[in-house]
Amino acid sequence: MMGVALTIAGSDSGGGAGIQADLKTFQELGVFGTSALTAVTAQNTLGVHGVWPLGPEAIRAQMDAVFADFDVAAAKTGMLFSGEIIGEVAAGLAAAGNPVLVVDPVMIAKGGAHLLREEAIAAMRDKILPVATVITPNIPEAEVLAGMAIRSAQDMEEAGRRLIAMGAQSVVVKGGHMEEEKRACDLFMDGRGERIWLSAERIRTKDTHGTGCTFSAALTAFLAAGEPLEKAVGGAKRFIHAAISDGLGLGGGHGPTNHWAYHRAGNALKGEVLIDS
Ligand SMILES: Nc1ncnc2c1ncn2[C@@H]1O[C@H](COP(=O)(O)OP(=O)(O)OP(=O)(O)O)[C@@H](O)[C@H]1O
Ligand SMILES: Cc1ncc(COP(=O)(O)O)c(N)n1
Repeated sequence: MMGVALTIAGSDSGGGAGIQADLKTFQELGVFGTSALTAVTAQNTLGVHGVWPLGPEAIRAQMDAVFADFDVAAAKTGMLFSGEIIGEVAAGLAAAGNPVLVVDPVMIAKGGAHLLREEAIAAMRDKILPVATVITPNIPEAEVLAGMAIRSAQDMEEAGRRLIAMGAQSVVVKGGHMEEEKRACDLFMDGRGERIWLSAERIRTKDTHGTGCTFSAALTAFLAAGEPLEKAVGGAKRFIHAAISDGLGLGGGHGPTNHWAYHRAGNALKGEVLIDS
């Protein structure tokens, strides 16, 4: 039977990030996508022009409806916006028996708009992190959650260790923001001492809107399809690398990535991404 995945995230009217990126990615990877919308954003490649969070009741009703009728093999969270929403989402996940969960701790959009309020950071740490199968912070998000500066591979490892000590089962610290590095390197770690570096050539492009959402959605899809975590993180890195490499040139700002590039590239992708344990 086809795997079912759920995304609990915000809507990006520009289609490159948020719920839209997640559902496109689920579809490309052959899993059935369901969604619980947390907020509506008026957004395009130039920036976020407005944010309207949904009431916690509406968010919970969507989650309950999906969980009551589908066997959700894996879920992910994206934009959660407030402490109140985080509390409701955590309660909804617990009521569903805490499914396999990918947490993309979305905080700030590329143009600087806050997609998570300051007051919600403690709730993210206390209520969502402990139920994460895997958490996928970028460098600034890992710095905030782990409470340290990250300037090197060793710092990425230390931040990963701290996030696991705080209750996440595993973590991918994404190195996309280490712009001085020649390669885009991400570090996967789990609580049993497994450590995998995922590395790919850094593409020179401004079209990186939604890279974090797309990476975490691909990871969720591979998990929903039954892949073990260690293989799923490699698959997600290949998916996002193909999507960034084969840009679409849409919009006047930070354009979206190409969600169907992975499919189109097929076997040509082998070797583009290095996976080192
Ligand atoms: N220029 C690039 N070339 C190749 N890979 C990249 C590039 N930028 C980001 N990546 C990869 O994309 C994935 C997402 O990483 P990133 O650190 O950009 O996440 P993010 O900050 O959450 O996304 P966003 O910047 O869209 O908010 C990671 O696998 C990262 O290594
Ligand atoms: C609704 C919504 N959710 C998330 C992001 C962050 O996107 P990313 O970090 O992948 O660029 C975004 N810009 N909009």
